[in-house]
Amino acid sequence: QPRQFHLGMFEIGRPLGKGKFGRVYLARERSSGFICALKVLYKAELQHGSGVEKQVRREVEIQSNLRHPNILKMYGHFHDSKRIFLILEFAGRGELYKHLRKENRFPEWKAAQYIAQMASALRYLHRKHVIHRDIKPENILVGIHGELKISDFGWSVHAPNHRRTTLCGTLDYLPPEMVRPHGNGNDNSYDEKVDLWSLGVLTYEFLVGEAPFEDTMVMTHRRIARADMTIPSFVSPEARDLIKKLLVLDPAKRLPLDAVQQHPWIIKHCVKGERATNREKTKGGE
Ligand SMILES: CC[C@@H](NC(=O)c1cc2[nH]nc(NC(=O)c3ccc(N4CCN(C)CC4)cc3)c2s1)c1ccccc1
Repeated sequence: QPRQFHLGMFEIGRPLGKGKFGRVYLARERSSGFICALKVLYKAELQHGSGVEKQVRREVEIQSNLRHPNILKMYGHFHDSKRIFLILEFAGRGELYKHLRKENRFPEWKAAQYIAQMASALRYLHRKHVIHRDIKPENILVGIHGELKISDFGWSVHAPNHRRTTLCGTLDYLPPEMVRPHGNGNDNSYDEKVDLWSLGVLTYEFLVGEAPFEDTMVMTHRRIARADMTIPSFVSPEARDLIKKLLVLDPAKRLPLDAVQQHPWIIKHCVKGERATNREKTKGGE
């Protein structure tokens, strides 16, 4: 039986970050000393009746029932007259996009390990018919052992789905069937395969340091709709092969997640062998 939480149960620490609607703070549950992250959303800011309130409800409903090492846990939630509080797992190394900006781009062995973790998390989500729909570095956190944690399920839905809330923010990660709804012939419904496209965009951005279709709004739209991207020559042939098998216009032709996990580029860098572990040590274990 989930326990009833209230603000008095927590000591609030430093602000950790902020999103579009609200902030997140380091927090400690007084009786147990358990460290967590407390996300505070102001009801006033979640314009009543707009899509956002429903998104928060869906975020709670979906994320509370997920258990996977690469998905940020939600332990509970509560609210007072003005605010909604989400009790989240604390990810000790912060936001992935800041690491990516600082390092400019990741070495292939690190990118491959990250993509393997994302594929594992997405397989878990898709088995539960949950589509994340917003896979991008800004929504991924890094745990204390360097493992990735998908966060911010505000945009996730149960598959198949017909989008109703207007998208805003970067188009970079959206698949053709979401930027050009009528392109897939039938109504603008789509399924889990949108996350396969985003996984391809993520692979590209980890290795190149920028998104494949980054351009002006109009051009990004057009380039996504045509899967028009160039992969720089410094990207290995194996990584190039995986990117090209995910960034495919026809959702049905995108590489399925189990095949992603068996892809030569992933196997080459992720087989937990002597070599892989040694290399991690030489790389300063980051
Ligand atoms: C992804 C945005 C989303 N964030 C969460 O839900 C978030 C949930 C959650 N759990 N743990 C976090 N950890 C951190 O934010 C963090 C940041 C910096 C850290 N430092 C480590 C040491 N280093 C030297 C400096 C940095 C460590 C942890 C965050 S963010 C959000 C959405 C809406 C409103 C607020 C927040």
